Amino acid sequence: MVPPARSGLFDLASLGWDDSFAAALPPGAVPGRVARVDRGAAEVLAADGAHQVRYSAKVRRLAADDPISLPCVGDWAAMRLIMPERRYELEAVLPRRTAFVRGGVSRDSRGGLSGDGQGQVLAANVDVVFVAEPAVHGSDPADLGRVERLVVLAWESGARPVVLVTKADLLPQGLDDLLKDIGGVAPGVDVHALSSVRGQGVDLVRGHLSSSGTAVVLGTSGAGKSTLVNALAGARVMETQQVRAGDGRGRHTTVRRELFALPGGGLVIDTPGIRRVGLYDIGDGVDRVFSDVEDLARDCRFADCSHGTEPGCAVLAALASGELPERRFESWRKLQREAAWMARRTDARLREEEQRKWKIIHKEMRRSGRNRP
Ligand SMILES: Nc1nc2c(ncn2[C@@H]2O[C@H](COP(=O)(O)OP(=O)(O)OP(=O)(O)O)[C@@H](O)[C@H]2O)c(=O)[nH]1
Ligand SMILES: [Zn+2]
Repeated sequence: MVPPARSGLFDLASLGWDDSFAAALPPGAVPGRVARVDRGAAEVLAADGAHQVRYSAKVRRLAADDPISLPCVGDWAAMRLIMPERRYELEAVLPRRTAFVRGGVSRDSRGGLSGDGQGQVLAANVDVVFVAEPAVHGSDPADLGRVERLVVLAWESGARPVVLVTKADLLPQGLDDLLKDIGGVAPGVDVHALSSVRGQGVDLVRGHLSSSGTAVVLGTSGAGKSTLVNALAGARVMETQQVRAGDGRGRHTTVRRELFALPGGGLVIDTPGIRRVGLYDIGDGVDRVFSDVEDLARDCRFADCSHGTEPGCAVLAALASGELPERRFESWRKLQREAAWMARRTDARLREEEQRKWKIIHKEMRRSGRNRP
């Protein structure tokens, strides 16, 4: 009765399925995890194999109003068998536990995600975010601002960040200081040194990923993300830069799953979108990453202190005493400005959307008024 599977069977639990997802499954529906999406269809891994499934009319209708409702990699999908074709259709996306969202989206009062018609979900139900920052990047040192930024994004997705200082073998001296500095810019976050080429730290990384947990690796190009994933997988599941440079072909010429299981347990999501994530969608995660600066700011004499020239400014005092590094102060200001800009942009879009709705309603009212006998 079931459609032919394109590959072997899948154990739902090791794909991350659990009781709370099960409780959200509509009666009679078949669960599966989205491993890749392509315009209007998804590859879904289910107990009876991998299936290429199209979206139901309802899913498409919802998405027209709100793109963030569209299925994305990592989603748990409810599928229904369509007769007589005997193929599955994707009928609903189960509520997401965490989500990486690009573009003007905020959490609503119920803690859910609400879009403003422009958002796009890059990955869903991610448990752990590995922030990869190279100890040495070409001729540049590690970039603390970049770490801050990616940790903010990780917190905002709802997942737990872990910072990995990659290519630790390239920095024989000063590694401990770097780890300390990074600990300072990411309070409450585990920081580990890693050398994928030497196989150092890889087990620690594995330890952060439970047997059914889902991870993404964020980091600048060349940070060693693919090398890490290959080390975790114990096989070349991702092309590293050298391989790409060697064959001279484009990066994403082959169609491949964007969610895959590691042999030792756990899953990794890797998509072009997730690889590019970084410079937008900064919001309340800023407070968490800069909790030390926020604490200082609470001690300013004026509640609305701009930390510019005001008397009794605790932030300026900490800067002067060296307690607060200049660099950290600057990146706090920068990310705050961005968060404020994002908020304004979202507000403007919501206002526009509201106006558009009312225009339609008024037009409807006028029309029905005219048509009344
Ligand atoms: N010395 C050293 N080199 C490493 C390590 N990990 C990765 N590299 C090298 O760094 C280069 C980039 O590694 P990738 O894994 O392709 O980096 P990436 O983050 O996936 O890069 P993009 O695909 O561009 O995002 C490759 O030449 C790797 O061999 C490490 O632990 N130590
Ligand atoms: Zn102040």
